[in-house]
Amino acid sequence: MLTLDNLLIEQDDFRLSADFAIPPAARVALLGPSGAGKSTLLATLAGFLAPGRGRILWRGADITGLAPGARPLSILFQDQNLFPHLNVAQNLGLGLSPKLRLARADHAQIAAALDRVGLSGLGDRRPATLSGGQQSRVALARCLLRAKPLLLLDEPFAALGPALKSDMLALVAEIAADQHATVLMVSHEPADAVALCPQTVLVAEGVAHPPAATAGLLADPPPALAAYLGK
Ligand SMILES: Nc1ncnc2c1ncn2[C@@H]1O[C@H](COP(=O)(O)OP(=O)(O)OP(=O)(O)O)[C@@H](O)[C@H]1O
Repeated sequence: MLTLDNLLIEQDDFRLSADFAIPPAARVALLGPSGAGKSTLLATLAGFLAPGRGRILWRGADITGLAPGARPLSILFQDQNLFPHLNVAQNLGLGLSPKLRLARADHAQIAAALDRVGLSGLGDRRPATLSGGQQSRVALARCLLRAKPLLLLDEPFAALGPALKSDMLALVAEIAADQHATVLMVSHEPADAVALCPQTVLVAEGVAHPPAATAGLLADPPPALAAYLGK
């Protein structure tokens, strides 16, 4: 369970409040107008920003003051955060050991993760020699290896074509189910929310609302969401 307890996030004159819980292993989309604060909310959960008020609890423990690396989560951005000077296997190895001190078992785990995302045998390649879709798979494989119980996705597949994107969303769903992970995904595509996330948090007009059923929210959107969707 992830609890956002009376949270208030402030950046200059921007304010966003959130006060709700997300049940274990839920998959939740964050939808709302541009500039509403979706990325800011993820950045706060990840520990890159400190909230002005309130607490973030994971399984009842207060993680508000923890450094990003000490939090029980992985975060995936659109640019995939791959290091260009390291090969794919090394990039994955960073998920296991930040100093790349890898044992034989770690190499076996890396190879298995590459298999799992459909990139068998590509461990020696540099990220720049891979397609955008393959780079997304590498970044997802790194999350798979880290095996954190909370996965934050900030439009990681926005640059991919529809077929590739739907493959990646299916892979995320598979991995999240295997690892009983909770997923929070920022997206601009209601169809992505429908595909991956039974629940949606609407972020609009200074409030991140409690999760509601995605299908119901999209079928009968409140005015702020309707305006954003162009309905
Ligand atoms: N470093 C910063 N300092 C001050 N304000 C910021 C900073 N980063 C973002 N903001 C402001 O915070 C607000 C929320 O931005 P954020 O990127 O979280 O919105 P978003 O919903 O993710 O938007 P989009 O859908 O366009 O990505 C915006 O008003 C933005 O201008």
